[in-house]
Amino acid sequence: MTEPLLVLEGLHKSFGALRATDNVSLDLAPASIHALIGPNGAGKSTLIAQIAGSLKPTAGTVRLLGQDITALSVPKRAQLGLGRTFQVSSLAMAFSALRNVMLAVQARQHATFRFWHPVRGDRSLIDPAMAQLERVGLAERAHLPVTALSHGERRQLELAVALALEPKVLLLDEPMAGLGGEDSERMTEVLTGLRQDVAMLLVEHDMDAVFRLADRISVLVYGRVIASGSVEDIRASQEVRDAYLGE
Ligand SMILES: Nc1ncnc2c1ncn2[C@@H]1O[C@H](COP(=O)(O)OP(=O)(O)OP(=O)(O)O)[C@@H](O)[C@H]1O
Repeated sequence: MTEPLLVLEGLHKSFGALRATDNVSLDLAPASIHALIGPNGAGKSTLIAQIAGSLKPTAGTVRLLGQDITALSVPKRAQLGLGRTFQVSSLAMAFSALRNVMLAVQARQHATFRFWHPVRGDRSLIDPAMAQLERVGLAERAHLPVTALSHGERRQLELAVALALEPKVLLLDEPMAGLGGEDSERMTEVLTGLRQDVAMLLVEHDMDAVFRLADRISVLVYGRVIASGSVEDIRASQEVRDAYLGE
């Protein structure tokens, strides 16, 4: 059996009396998408923050590629292959799409941070940055400033920026949020294409996208995983319907 890339074991996070994460164990297999669904306030963002390292669990462990990373910093986790995208845009708006990805490539290469220095001529940044833009379907928009991109294209660009750090595991926090039908269709296609190279833990409210993308789904309610299984298992589960799907 292939080893999972990411393993959560008995994760707990309390805020005072509130158990935002309650004994969560789950794993992410290579070349797969594991979706995390649940009602507002179920603890999805809290869980993602503990995996990414911005929030310290009260108890439990997070393992990445076999290594216990529970006590490691956010940058150290990123170096080891953990990537993430954010709900709130973190793009440099005045720069071109290409320049945004080049900055991420540069960070990955541990070069001196030449933020204000023109890097336009540097092929060692341009080529890998263009490759990431191609992966997300934005190559033809590379030279436009972020302000000229549609909301959907900005989400694709955020993904390219995350990919420039060459993650093995990607945490996606609501990649479909605010996207219309056509844009969310495009994002679904992009994520499908990435799956072979980057395993993804996907937090998403758009159930059509979840059902199309996920190899596995875990349902979080009041911080607890109440069900975990294939799309078919989750669709068929009465407990999930009662707690979340509202059917
Ligand atoms: N820093 C904090 N201090 C206190 N309580 C918090 C903190 N962060 C989150 N919570 C609480 O923890 C619970 C889980 O919140 P969380 O944001 O993780 O849920 P979520 O599933 O991501 O919700 P949504 O789908 O609305 O984004 C909520 O009851 C929230 O109020």
